[in-house]
Amino acid sequence: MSESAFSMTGGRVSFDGKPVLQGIDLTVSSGEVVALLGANGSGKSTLVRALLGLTPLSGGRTLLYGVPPAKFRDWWRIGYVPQRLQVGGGVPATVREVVASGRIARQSRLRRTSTTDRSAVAQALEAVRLTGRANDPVQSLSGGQQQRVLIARALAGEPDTYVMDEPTAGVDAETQQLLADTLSGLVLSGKTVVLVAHELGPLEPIITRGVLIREGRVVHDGPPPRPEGECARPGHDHQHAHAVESVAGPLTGWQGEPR
Ligand SMILES: Nc1ncnc2c1ncn2[C@@H]1O[C@H](COP(=O)(O)OP(=O)(O)OP(=O)(O)O)[C@@H](O)[C@H]1O
Repeated sequence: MSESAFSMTGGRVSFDGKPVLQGIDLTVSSGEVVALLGANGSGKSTLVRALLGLTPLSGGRTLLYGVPPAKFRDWWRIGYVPQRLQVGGGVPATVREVVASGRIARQSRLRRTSTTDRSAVAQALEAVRLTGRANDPVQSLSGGQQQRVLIARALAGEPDTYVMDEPTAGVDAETQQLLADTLSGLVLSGKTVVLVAHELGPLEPIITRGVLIREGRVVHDGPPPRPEGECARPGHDHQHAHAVESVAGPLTGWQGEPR
């Protein structure tokens, strides 16, 4: 059996007494590419943060590579791309510095930055086409470019598992394709990916599993949904799983509010 990157059982989170995750069971095995889908406010980001131990559970349990988050030490194995860039305290940081921070979990306190570190940072910058902006303050970049910096930071750490919260939000079509191509290569090399998305777009071909969250519960876990337009295309034969889904209806409204 393959190793589980994440394993949550009966996961519950409440904010100010309001339940946001209401008993989530979710195991992600190595090599899977899982899309977390659902309407605004359904609990996707909270689930991602709870899987990483950033938001504590009020019930149930969750494991990272078989270990509770509080005891997990191999943080280099996880590359997290949050929804937005947060460079604390207004400290000016260059694009290269932010990307290089993705190597920290791999570095020992006794070892200085090595050639391997520098090369991983250079490759990550190139992968998101930001080499030319490496010395610019990150705050001077557009929102979409800052998103690319966050992706590069995760890539630089060369983790086993990527966790990306809406990596394509506010990112132009060309960059979405760039991300899809980059992720395809990582997936081929056996990496695990969990990502939150509203629209899969160019990422759709690499997704192996779609998990639909509604009001803090998993209401579908299985084949990823196909874009609605695809079924209207001439020659599209309903061989894939959503022919069943349209009967059961679990994916109704997955791109937006439940209908
Ligand atoms: N730190 C917090 N404190 C209080 N409430 C929170 C907090 N984080 C999230 N929530 C609430 O939990 C619910 C789920 O939020 P979450 O961000 O997980 O949803 P989401 O599915 O990721 O939404 P979106 O698609 O808009 O990003 C929302 O009602 C939100 O207001």
